[in-house]
Amino acid sequence: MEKLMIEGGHPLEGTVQISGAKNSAVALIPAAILADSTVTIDHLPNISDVGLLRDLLEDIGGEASLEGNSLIVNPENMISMPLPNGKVKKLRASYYLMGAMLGRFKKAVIGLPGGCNLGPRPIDQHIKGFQALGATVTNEQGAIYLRADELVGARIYLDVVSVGATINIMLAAVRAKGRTIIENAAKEPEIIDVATLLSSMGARIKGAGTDVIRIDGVDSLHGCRHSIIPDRIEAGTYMILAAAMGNGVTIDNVIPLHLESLIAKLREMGIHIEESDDSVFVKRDRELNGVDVKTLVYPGFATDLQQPFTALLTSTEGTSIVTDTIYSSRFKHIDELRRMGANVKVEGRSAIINGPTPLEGAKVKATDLRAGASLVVAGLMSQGITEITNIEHIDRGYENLVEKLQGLGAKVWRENFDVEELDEVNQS
Ligand SMILES: CC(=O)N[C@H]1[C@@H](OP(=O)(O)OP(=O)(O)OC[C@H]2O[C@@H](n3ccc(=O)[nH]c3=O)[C@H](O)[C@@H]2O)O[C@H](CO)[C@@H](O)[C@@H]1O
Ligand SMILES: C=C(OP(=O)(O)O)C(=O)O
Repeated sequence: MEKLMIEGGHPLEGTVQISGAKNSAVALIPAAILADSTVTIDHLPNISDVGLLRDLLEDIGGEASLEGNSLIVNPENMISMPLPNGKVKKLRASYYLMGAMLGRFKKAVIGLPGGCNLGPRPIDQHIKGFQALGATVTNEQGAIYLRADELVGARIYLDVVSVGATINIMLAAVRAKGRTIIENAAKEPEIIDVATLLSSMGARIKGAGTDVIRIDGVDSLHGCRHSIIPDRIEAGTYMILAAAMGNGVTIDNVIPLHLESLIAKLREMGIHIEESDDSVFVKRDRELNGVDVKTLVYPGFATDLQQPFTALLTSTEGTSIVTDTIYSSRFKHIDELRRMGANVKVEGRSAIINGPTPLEGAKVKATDLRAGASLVVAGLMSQGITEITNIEHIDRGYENLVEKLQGLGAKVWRENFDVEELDEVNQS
């Protein structure tokens, strides 16, 4: 088992390259199931969620080989093998196997997904969509059983704006008979990315990126080649790190438009930012003032950046209030930040941060992916050594985190440790 070690207090400087987007990759890989020939996905991030999905495609008879950072999926021999347990429980995005396998085989058995524990994360809107397309859906002992004689396009209004449900319904609908209309759809850039891949495979989709998506079903989809968009959450995390400790950091291979809400907030705090076509330069050159932030669906402030942003706010002057309107309890990082000296309290869906507080290195645990990112921000700002355990969460979403941070001048490394030490951290 490994932990992440950080010696804080060293400024960051230089350029960091951003990887392909996790939340696109984890939908694009299952989408390849829908094709009848080879799909090549370029700019694949080397993260554990991607590895799990690759294995899952092989578990159902596909071939999924890597050439550099390209994934080559041959879906020809795939079958609708039940996947009730095991790897599907280790990530959230295994739910996309439901839509993709239903779309291709008209049947699937998939265990309920895992992913970050952020409070209740129901999938009722995904199921409502599958049912509207004509599938029978039952939940038997923690696995979802889906079956349809045929899938027929329908008009589906999402009661909650959901990234997962929007993509999953697209996956199931592209090979359905007739037209599907998804209303109140999510508008995240990853949805456009998935629609772009599906369109390259021959699907007929209009409106991705708006709140009404129209899909005209086709009988078959063919192979194609697709390059994943840059990860706006990874990019945002490095921007926050640069705002925390940066003498001048260029975050390269980004789409600045995808980061407008973060850029606006950082500027409001007093951070110097220069945008160009595919990079942003971030520099902290003065004292920062606190700001209030509310997470919202895209293009609002991303909930996935809320946790690292909260860590940054401990270094700013005054009281800041961070409200998460997407998840009811995405605040597990707060206890850990407090161990490091932060003055933060949680009230309902808000964290109230009083700053600036100097942080001290401590033994802390990454309770989920972005909680881990938040502790990395805090660790780099701290005096002394921070030890972060449970870093398997961080490995779900950040490619080569240690190497990228070292490239910016951070003193960060991984160390082996034993299970007794983990028990100690979990009990403290
Ligand atoms: C793999 C992936 O892409 N994960 C992202 C995706 O998660 P995910 O797709 O799970 O998030 P959703 O957009 O579906 O969830 C948004 C909100 O809607 C609720 N909801 C969702 C579906 C449903 O059927 N019923 C329901 O009530 C959720 O509990 C949550 O409160 O979008 C989230 C919101 O941007 C991000 O935090 C995650 O990083
Ligand atoms: C919540 C996240 O991921 P997932 O939905 O995969 O758990 C995230 O990427 O911040």
